[in-house]
Amino acid sequence: MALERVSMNRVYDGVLTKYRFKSAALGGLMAQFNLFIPANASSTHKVPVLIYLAGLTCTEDTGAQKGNFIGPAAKEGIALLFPDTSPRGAGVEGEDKDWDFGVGAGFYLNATIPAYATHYNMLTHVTKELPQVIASDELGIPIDWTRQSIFGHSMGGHGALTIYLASLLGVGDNTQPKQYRSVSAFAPASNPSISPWGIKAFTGYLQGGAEEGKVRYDATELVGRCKSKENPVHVLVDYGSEDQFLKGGQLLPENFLKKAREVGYDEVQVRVRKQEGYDHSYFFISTFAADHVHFHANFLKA
Ligand SMILES: N[C@@H](CCC(=O)N[C@@H](CSC=O)C(=O)NCC(=O)O)C(=O)O
Repeated sequence: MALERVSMNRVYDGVLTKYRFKSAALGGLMAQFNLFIPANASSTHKVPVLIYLAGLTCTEDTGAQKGNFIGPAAKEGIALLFPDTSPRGAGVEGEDKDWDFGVGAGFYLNATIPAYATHYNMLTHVTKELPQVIASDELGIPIDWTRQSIFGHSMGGHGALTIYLASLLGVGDNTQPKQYRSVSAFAPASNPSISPWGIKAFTGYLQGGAEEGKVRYDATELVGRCKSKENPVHVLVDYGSEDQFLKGGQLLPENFLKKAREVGYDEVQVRVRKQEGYDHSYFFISTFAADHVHFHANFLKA
């Protein structure tokens, strides 16, 4: 399916383009995404790509417009890919009733409950379909897909961590082994199989409920299956001390950190930072955006 350009904006000497295409992973629905290509990219100089997964209620525009990522990525010569957060237009009864489930809340998993299984496959969409569709497009978009990293916020932080760790462990069939060089997250939902958001999502999307989610889509559980000597990782997590969802027990980053240390990951491999006074908003994200882009650049440009 050829990509259709929806809009183009020049930004930091590069170009941000919104595309849409008929997504097989999302049951034939039209999917949109934003892609930033830095000025230094060309057919003879393909650039690495950093994928940003946004959170609940967001679209492909939220991170692109509010994240403050493009300037640092332009400086580093890194492309940025901004997928949407769910299929749109599936018409599943109740999919738009709650802001934390259904539309805008795809949880970066592949649904197994029949009502959602046709369309709610954001895992395949992000890890397989988007790289394939962009790489094969006749436009000749100059990205080097052997150099990918991934990051995200909240539900998107959950998505980034679980996609990265599952790829590292070879869990599930949606990613190439070690498809990503590094992962980072802002206020990630780190232990969703025991948090309200995660239990609601896993119960609503997965036939096996929270138990199925625990095995495949829980960063704390996945990092607990890693062996630090066999699975070297590059992980950066930031969260705000005043984050209302942290206080509400939705994020549980302390569980992820505890498990990572238990399996032998030190501060260098798994860095988790509590940022005093910050909340869950894009004001927090944009403050530390450059840190995250430069963190990934260390590995994407190595
Ligand atoms: N509508 C909700 C608040 C929803 C919210 O805060 N969404 C976050 C992500 S939460 C987990 O993924 C977000 O990124 N919002 C977009 C933004 O621009 O801030 C409510 O009423 O509480």
